[in-house]
Amino acid sequence: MKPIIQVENVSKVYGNGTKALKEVSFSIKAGERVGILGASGSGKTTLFRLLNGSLLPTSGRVSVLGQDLAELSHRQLRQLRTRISLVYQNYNLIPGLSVAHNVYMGRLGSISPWQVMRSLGWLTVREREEIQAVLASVGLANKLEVKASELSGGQQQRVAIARTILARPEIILADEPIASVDVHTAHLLLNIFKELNEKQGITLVCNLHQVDFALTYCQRLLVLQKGQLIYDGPPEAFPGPGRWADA
Ligand SMILES: Nc1ncnc2c1ncn2[C@@H]1O[C@H](COP(=O)(O)OP(=O)(O)OP(=O)(O)O)[C@@H](O)[C@H]1O
Repeated sequence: MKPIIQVENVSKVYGNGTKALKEVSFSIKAGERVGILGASGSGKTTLFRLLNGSLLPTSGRVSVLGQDLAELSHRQLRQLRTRISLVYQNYNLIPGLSVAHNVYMGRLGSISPWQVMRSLGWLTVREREEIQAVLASVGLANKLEVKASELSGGQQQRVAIARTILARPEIILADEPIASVDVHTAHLLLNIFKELNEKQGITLVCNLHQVDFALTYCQRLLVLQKGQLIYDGPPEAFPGPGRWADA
């Protein structure tokens, strides 16, 4: 099977000379559930931004869904992003909009500008039913009309995941999605991701700080240390955080 994500000899040097990634290579197959681990400053966010095309490598190649990201026009990149969903630590919701409208934003990119304008006024019965169903799947069935700003952090992250589900992506890229929530909510969120991966076959690539969660929820770990990939393998064989925690 062809890889869905391929990173070949990728290095990233920022304008101030910081070498954030050094000759990193790996490939991910469709349906994998991968955790990226590493201490603060090891290059996780840089790698996340390279995978979503918001940053280009200084050298090397990043291909997602068979396309070299450096060769895409803005329009082609926008099109490719309709097949990828991004989940961030800070949820990226529109606070003044209802939960229903925030979830509907998952459709942006795959609907016409007219539909976007119309949906900001009202949602059709069918759209509301779809949104209701995805909200139910993340345990927020009764929050349709509530403003996003009135929810707790964990609830906002669940809305962000519901938005992701509605977008029906092939890949979910999540950057520290549990960084701002308590332990109970972290388990709840990672279980939702696990189910999406197992039941819908969505490829999941998740930046995580916490080793315990990565060991529990990921099938494969990529561990970064000072910009280098020092481990790529199953959680069972992971030698432990001692190797990178003080990096
Ligand atoms: N825009 C930038 N300009 C210059 N240096 C940067 C920039 N972004 C990140 N860096 C540096 O690149 C290195 C990797 O940073 P990155 O944010 O990728 O690490 P991280 O593993 O995500 O860290 P954290 O877990 O703290 O978010 C760090 O030394 C950081 O200071």
